Amino acid sequence: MAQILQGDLVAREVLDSVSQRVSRLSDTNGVDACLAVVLVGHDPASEIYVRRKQKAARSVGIRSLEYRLDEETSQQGLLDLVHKLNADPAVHGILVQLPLPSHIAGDVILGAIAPQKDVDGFHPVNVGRLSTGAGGGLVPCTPLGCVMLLERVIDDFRGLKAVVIGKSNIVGKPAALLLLDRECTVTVTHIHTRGLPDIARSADIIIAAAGSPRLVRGDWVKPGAVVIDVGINRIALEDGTSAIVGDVALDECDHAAVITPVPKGVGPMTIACLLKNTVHAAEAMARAREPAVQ
Ligand SMILES: Nc1nc(=O)c2c([nH]1)NC[C@@H]1CN(c3ccc(C(=O)N[C@@H](CCC(=O)O)C(=O)O)cc3)C=[N+]21
Repeated sequence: MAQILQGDLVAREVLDSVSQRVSRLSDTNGVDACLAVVLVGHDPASEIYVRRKQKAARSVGIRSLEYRLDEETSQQGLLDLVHKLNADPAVHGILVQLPLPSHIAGDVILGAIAPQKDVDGFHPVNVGRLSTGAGGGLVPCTPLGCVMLLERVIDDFRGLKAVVIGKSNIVGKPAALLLLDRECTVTVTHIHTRGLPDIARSADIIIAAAGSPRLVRGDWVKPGAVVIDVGINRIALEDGTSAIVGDVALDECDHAAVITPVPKGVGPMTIACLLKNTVHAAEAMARAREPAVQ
């Protein structure tokens, strides 16, 4: 039987450590870590995620501000809010929930967020730091969560073959960079990749982030591989209800060494890493303000 790696349990540990850092920052520097979450429109999935983020923020003592703008908000209106949050010294992290309505250019908005407050790690400066290995940047939450899960079960990444399925800026690309940084041999693939099952079968590590329900079948997985399932797909069932399934057919993967479930896998780690990034940003800002205080 494959070990089921419960992301929700690991996330709890990450949150405990975040909580301690939040308290320390408050006690020693008088700084209350604060995350601003911006939601444009009323996408039901986004509403659920934003609520989860805020609940988790509260649970670790991070103040969370919510800004809801209606669907028709102009790009300039959203930019004005981002600029206001950039300038507010009480705000340490800014998250603009994606996807944005089609009349707003996401790259313009993400590029307007102050890099030191960019807790999603999507600003070009943070993307650049990750890709050059410069360090010191904020790292996107989902790939960071994936690697933290991998680190629970893999001691030495050097030379391992990692296959990333999915090439998004949010997951696939940064996940590939993080694994490359750990000296894995990384293959980035996507739904148009030819011979994908064979490529997947060669992997010691699979990161499935294609957004395609049960894309990765049991015979794509090498015995003893470690499989991280990033997919969250809502599918309709025959009885008229719906269910959440991942990008991996978990029930076919008994021969894997380790596999993450959906739900309670990568999702909770994403939120934990968002709050970890927020306290990190708050600590860095406190240090910059009071260089003598550690
Ligand atoms: N700027 C921005 N940053 C994001 O990080 C971001 C975003 N936009 N837009 C949407 C995606 C999606 N995302 C998730 C976060 C938590 C769960 C999560 O906690 N999922 C639970 C519940 C799943 C369920 O039941 O729906 C689980 O997997 O156990 C899932 C998905 C963050 N995203």
